[in-house]
Amino acid sequence: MTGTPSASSAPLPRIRLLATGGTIAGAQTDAVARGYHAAAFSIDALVAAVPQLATLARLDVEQVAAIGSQDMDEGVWLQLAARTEAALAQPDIAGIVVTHGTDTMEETAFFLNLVVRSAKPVVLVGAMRPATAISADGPMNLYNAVAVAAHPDTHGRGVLVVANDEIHFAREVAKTNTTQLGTFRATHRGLAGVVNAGRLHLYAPPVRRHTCTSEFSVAGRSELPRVDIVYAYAGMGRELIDAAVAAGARGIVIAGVGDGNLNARALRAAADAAQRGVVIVRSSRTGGGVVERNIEIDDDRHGFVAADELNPQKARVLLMLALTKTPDPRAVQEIFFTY
Ligand SMILES: NC(=O)CC[C@H](N)C(=O)O
Repeated sequence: MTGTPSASSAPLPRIRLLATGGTIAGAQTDAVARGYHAAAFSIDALVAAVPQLATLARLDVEQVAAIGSQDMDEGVWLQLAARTEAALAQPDIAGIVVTHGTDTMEETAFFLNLVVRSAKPVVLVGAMRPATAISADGPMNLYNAVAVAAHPDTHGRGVLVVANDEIHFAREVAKTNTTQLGTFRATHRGLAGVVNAGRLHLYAPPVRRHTCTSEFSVAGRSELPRVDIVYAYAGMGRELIDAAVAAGARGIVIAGVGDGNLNARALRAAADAAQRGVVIVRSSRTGGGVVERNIEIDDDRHGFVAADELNPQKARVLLMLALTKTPDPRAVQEIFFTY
C-alpha cells in the first residue's frame, strides 16, 4: 500500500515529538567542519526548520533529554518508555516520534519495541549529518518520520526507525557504518518499508512479538538487571568474563567469534559464570547470521542461551528484560526464540 493519508476535512493527526538529542540536533562550527556537538539545538528549533511538517500533523513537543546517544542509558530508557506510554494513552495522540542520536538508536528502538504497550506508531529518527551541515539529512528524515507516525497503516508494526528514506523494524535495524547516510541496514528479515518525501510504501508486518503482545513492562521500575557484553577475539583469556561476574552482572552477552564461539579458556569462564547463576547468551561479532544452539558449543551441558538473530547490543536489551522475569536459562532461551 502506498501514499499519504487521503485528503479530507478531518483534523490532522496529533503527533508527540519526544526529543533526546543526537546529531539531528547537532551543530558544527562551519558547514564542512568534521567536529561537532550533538544535541546543540532544541526540538523547537528542529521543527521550525521544517515548516512542511505542519501539512502532516499537529505536533506537540517534549524535550526528554539532550545528549549524544553514546550517553544513552537505562535511566533515560525508562523515562522515555514512561513518557511514550503516557502520551499514547491520550486518545487524541495518534503516534510518537523520538529524535535520537544514531549510535545507540537500535538499542533504544528495540527496548521500546519490547516494553511499550500500544499499537500506535512509535518512530525513532536521527541523522548522520549535523543540522548545520551541507545537505543535512535530518530535516527530510524528520519529515518522513512524522509522515510514518501519522499514517494509520503503520499501527501494529512495532517500533520503527526512519532514516535515508527507509523504514526499519526495531528488531532488525543495525548501524553498520560510521559516517555514511545509508548506515542503517536491515539485518535479517528485511525492511518495514520505504518512504519517499512523506509517501509510504509498507512491506510485510513483523513476525516476532512486540509492543501490545510483549510480556515485558518496566512501569514503576527505577533500574534494570545488570548485563555486560564481552567481545571475543583470538587468544582471549577468561579475565573479562570473570570481571563482569565480579562487578555484579546477572547476565553476560558474549559477542562471540563466528557462530557465537569462544576459545577454551573463555568457555571455561563462561561455564563457571553459568554455574553461579549468571545467564550467558552467545551472540556473534560478525554482524549477520543466526547463532543456533549446540552447534560447536554444548549449550545444553553448560546451560547457555543462543542469541538466535540478535546482535550483541540487542541481545543485551532482551536479556535485561528477560531477567526481570526469570533467571532460568531455559526460559530465557524461549524468550530469545519469541522476540
Ligand atoms: N550521527 C549520529 O547521530 C552520531 C552522533 C552521536 N554520537 C549520537 O549518537 O548521538
